Amino acid sequence: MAQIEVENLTKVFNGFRALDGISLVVERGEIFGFLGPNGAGKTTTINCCLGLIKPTSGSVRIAGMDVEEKPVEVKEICGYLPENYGFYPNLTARQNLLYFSEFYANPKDNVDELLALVGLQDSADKKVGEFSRGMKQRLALAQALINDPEVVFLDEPTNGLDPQGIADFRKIIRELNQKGKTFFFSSHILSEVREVCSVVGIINRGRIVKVGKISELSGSMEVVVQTEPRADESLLREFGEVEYDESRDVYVIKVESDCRVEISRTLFEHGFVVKELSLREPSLEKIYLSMVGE
Ligand SMILES: Nc1ncnc2c1ncn2[C@@H]1O[C@H](COP(=O)(O)OP(=O)(O)OP(=O)(O)O)[C@@H](O)[C@H]1O
Repeated sequence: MAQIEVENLTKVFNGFRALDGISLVVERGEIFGFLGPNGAGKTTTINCCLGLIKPTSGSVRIAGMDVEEKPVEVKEICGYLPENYGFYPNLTARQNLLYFSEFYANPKDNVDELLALVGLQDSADKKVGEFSRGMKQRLALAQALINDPEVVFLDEPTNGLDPQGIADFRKIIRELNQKGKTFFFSSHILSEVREVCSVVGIINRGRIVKVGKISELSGSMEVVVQTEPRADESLLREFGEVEYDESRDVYVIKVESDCRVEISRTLFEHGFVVKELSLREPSLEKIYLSMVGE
């Protein structure tokens, strides 16, 4: 079932088309990675999805509700970790979260639980003005979860986190996703998106240039084979399209899945010695750069 439906969304700022008719669907329970370079339109898309800015044309539905028709209801079920968040520096972490929880019709009594979830239980009574950037980022995640949202929008969420913070963050996202939350994860960091997201959309200059599962997007996997003596090409054709790379004296087979065991069995049965049999994983980088182009 679709949880986020963006249809032909356009946003024009003083004659500049920041979004140019984008459409995408995020299914319930998905972690959708929204990839694009700086200025591509990621934050503008999120702002339209949350009803924080009005699109020039097009529409967004969250859990079946039109964002312009039901702005309050949509905000009740959405969480948002913005790129630039603001906390009250003179209030403690706990006080900040309690304050933000009051914005919701049914404030949840879960502030300490959330602080523990993001690893800030020992800093709950510390003023946020004394927090490091990474601590504020953790607190921003807690704030995004304060209303126990069904859908969570994350805009460049690991900015300022150290490697441990990034690992903790991924773990939290995966656990919450297993409990049924849908994530819309905007980033320009490919490795991050590949680690946590099931589906990826690539946006460039206000247009969606590609959407799909990471494996689909990146094209087929390849198996590289070298045998002694050189095997007959026809033996390998049953596994996929075969090309012979003369410079390296290897066959490259485009395969649907990792079928190295079957390939090695066939070669062995025909008396060939396998010198190399490796799998080339799809590269998201390659597809991203070919789409974004600069
Ligand atoms: N309020 C605004 N007024 C005018 N132009 C805007 C406004 N907000 C965004 N833009 C422009 O729209 C384009 C898309 O901006 P947006 O913030 O959505 O990009 P982004 O993909 O989130 O980029 P980044 O990764 O740098 O945050 C940019 O060219 C930006 O300058």
